[in-house]
Amino acid sequence: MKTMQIYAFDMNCVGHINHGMWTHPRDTSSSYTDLDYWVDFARTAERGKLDGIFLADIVGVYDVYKGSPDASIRTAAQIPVNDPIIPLSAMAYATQHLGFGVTVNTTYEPPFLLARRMSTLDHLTKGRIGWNIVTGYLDSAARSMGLERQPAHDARYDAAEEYLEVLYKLWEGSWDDDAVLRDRQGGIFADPSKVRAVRHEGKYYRMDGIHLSEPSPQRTPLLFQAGASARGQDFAARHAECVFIASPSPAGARSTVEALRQRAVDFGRGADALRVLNLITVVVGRTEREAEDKLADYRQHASVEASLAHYSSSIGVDLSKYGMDEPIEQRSTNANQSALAVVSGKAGGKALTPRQIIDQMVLGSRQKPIVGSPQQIADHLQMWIEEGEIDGFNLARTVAPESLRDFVDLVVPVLQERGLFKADYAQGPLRQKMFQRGDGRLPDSHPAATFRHR
Ligand SMILES: Cc1cc2nc3c(=O)[nH]c(=O)nc-3n(C[C@H](O)[C@H](O)[C@H](O)COP(=O)(O)O)c2cc1C
Repeated sequence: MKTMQIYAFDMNCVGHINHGMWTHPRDTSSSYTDLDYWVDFARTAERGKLDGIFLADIVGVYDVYKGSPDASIRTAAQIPVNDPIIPLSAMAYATQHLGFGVTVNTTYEPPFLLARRMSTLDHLTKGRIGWNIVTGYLDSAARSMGLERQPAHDARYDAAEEYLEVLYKLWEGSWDDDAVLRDRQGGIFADPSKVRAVRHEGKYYRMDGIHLSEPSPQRTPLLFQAGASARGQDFAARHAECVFIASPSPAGARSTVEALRQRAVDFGRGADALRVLNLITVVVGRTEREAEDKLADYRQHASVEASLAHYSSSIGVDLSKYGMDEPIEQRSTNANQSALAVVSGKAGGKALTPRQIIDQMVLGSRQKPIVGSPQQIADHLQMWIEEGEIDGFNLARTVAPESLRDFVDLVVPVLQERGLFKADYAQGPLRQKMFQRGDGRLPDSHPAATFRHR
């Protein structure tokens, strides 16, 4: 039986995915501006031997619903949202093994600056950094950056391909491994013949410069990605090492996983080059009854308004314009195409109505939570791993920090007893831990390896 990987999914904001939970009397997510909140979160995750923390991010506001950001602002639907990178070094300092996947958007920032930020984090965390590559789906973000609207869906991915090429050149090729000598007697810190400028002239980016950081433990951070459209999957299969999906069923997950692995094989990377984690929400009690009571309690705090605001911006369709029982038949927007395909029936099944979407929003999110005793939750996760052929989970929060503590204290020991989850951390950088092989650097079969200096 293979062991599963588990990440705690969060965001540097109050309302993340299960909207409205911040109004619960025991929820502390409105302390997200306090570093202690993040350090406590990281320590809890490491106490539970979780593989890492995965931080989402957006650089715009949800303003499609009713053509206004008011609903999002009122309900804290991912606004206010702080920078996800800043708390990481404190969390890393308070932990030893925990990995960190952090989301940074490629559309609005030159690759040169991102390259240095990631290298800095990889140094400071001793190789525990992963990057979730996103291209964005919000026109509000584009307007904030001085554009009229965001680039077209596939063009965003085209630009991101080139963005990665520039980064690979910087991370993998600018400095040789033996460039840094730290030779005090000779007075030579680094050998200039082993450091070179990256010169790039492409369709979207131009640059001529030396990477500012010396080689870090992983060089290229572990690469996460979550695109699910055909173009998104193509991008993921080419570049990602870990793909984050949000499948509602093991069968759906399985076909996504099979398609991704086949694409990775087509790109010469091998079926084992990818790990896939599914988004999951868990409500656990010491008994089934306690879990059901907890769900009923949490449910009173779920915000339908926040959820509709989030959903409308995700799919680029103003859900307030539809009657409660009117099917959402708009099949194309410039936002998240895979999420829209599910709602509009393009992915199979019938188009959903706003009422059906709201019914799905048990805890203010579009995902039904798994509810039960620790044994029932473990059974469920095991079934997902076996039938969905996934490698693990990204665990969304409900009432924070209670939901993570409950998972760590109640579910993790059962998974460990069954041999489904590690009893302790492996050594080495995050990439080495994830694949249980190598030294933390990208394998030669990854496209980045072609930019190494020979
Ligand atoms: C579970 C999950 C989490 C995501 N997290 C983020 C995020 O934090 N920031 C972001 O800009 N996009 C995020 N996305 C959006 C994806 O990066 C991508 O833009 C989206 O899935 C649309 O891709 P597609 O059009 O290829 O389907 C997430 C997507 C999924 C499925």
